[in-house]
Amino acid sequence: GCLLLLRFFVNFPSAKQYFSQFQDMEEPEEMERSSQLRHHACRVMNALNTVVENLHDPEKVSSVLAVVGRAHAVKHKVEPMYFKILSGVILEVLCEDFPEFFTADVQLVWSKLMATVYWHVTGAYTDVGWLQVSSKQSSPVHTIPLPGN
Ligand code: HEM
Repeated sequence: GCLLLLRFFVNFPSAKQYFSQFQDMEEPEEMERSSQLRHHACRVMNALNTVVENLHDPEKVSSVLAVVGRAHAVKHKVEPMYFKILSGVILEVLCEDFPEFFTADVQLVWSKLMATVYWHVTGAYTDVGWLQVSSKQSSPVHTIPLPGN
């Protein structure tokens, strides 16, 4: 979790603006020591773990992610595009760190998983009036183009 978030904040420094403790930090080593970063890493991984463990239960998946989306929209006021960016970073790091496990099929299902996360999270943003409702957003995006497609 920490490695994912470190990559995210190093490559997309504007995402640090939401975190009072390390928004002005530049050095990854310093950021890594931030309890706020480590805490958020645990929260992200726990939420993803709950989603994976409940893939058989769509209502649970949607309620967990609705809570996440609502908190980020209303409480933390995070621009929703950062969820898409973080999804890309998660896929990138998992592919790099587990090359033997992350075959093309596994990459595809993880892309679908992260697209589902994004769809539910942005659905919550729409519900609280942040995003415009668009007919193109009426169903989950089931595939994210892989490099080369
Ligand atoms: C899959 C993606 C993510 C998950 C599962 C996730 C999960 C969580 C959870 C469970 C919390 C605690 C909720 C609460 O305060 O009620 C939280 C807090 C927070 N999240 Fe996220 N998050 C994600 C992505 C992001 C992104 C992309 C940003 C901003 C760039 C962000 C910024 C924050 C901030 C600022 C807090 C409050 C931190 C604090 O109070 O110390 N999150 N996140």
